[in-house]
Amino acid sequence: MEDIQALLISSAQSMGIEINKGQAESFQQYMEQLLNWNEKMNLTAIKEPREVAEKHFLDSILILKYLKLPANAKLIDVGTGAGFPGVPLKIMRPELELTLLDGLNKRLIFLKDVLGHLHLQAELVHARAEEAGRQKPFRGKFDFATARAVAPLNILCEYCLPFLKMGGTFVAMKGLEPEQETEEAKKAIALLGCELAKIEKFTLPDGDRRSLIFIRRTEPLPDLYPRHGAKISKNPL
Ligand SMILES: C[S@@+](CC[C@H](N)C(=O)[O-])C[C@H]1O[C@@H](n2cnc3c(N)ncnc32)[C@H](O)[C@@H]1O
Repeated sequence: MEDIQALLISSAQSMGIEINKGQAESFQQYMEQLLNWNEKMNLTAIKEPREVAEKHFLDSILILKYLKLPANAKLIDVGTGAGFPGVPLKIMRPELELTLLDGLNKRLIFLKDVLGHLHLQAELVHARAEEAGRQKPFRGKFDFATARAVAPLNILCEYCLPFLKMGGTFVAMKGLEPEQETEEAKKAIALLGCELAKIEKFTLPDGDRRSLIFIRRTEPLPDLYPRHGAKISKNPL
């Protein structure tokens, strides 16, 4: 079997990220659990270890190349699914105060098991993002929010931006051409008291092209938002 730890260490290094031996071991354990649980529960369509390493783990941690995460930063991963990008970020930065949120409880049951095995702590929240975004413990409480493969950006902004403190940053992980989605989300970003900070693009070692859209809170969030779920998707801002 391919040495996944060595592969991960070298492909991360080629992208400018250092993974130490302990972190590589954690990634290997995470992968084994993911693939075992995936036989009983639909967690990921990616089943080859090399692809899990690159398309899930490496993709998730590449955020660190473009974003300084101060010690004890509070980060919420919205629609985390099987833990991406939140759990790989926690493996790389154990001091991160991580919240993993998903509307599907079975994903959180998997994540509880993974975090236990990896001796990592995170808050697990079973809720729709737009509901949690109206609740006191979550609204305006985070330095960072992340989301990958959850919704188009105009909808995603109403899910994720309510979690940000003033000055906080949302990182939306997107595909090859984020420009049109970003254009369509401009109104939502402004109405939610935020502004587009930057877009970064990179190519994974297997040739997949990805982008990161950074959006920062510059104004308070109006009371009106987030609206209820059906309104958000039927009538995006
Ligand atoms: C395609 S999966 C992506 C999971 C993970 N972020 C990844 O990149 O592999 C989308 C996830 O978002 C969750 N989700 C979608 N809309 C949501 C919402 N409004 N609130 C909370 N979770 C949501 C789904 O339950 C699912 O687990």
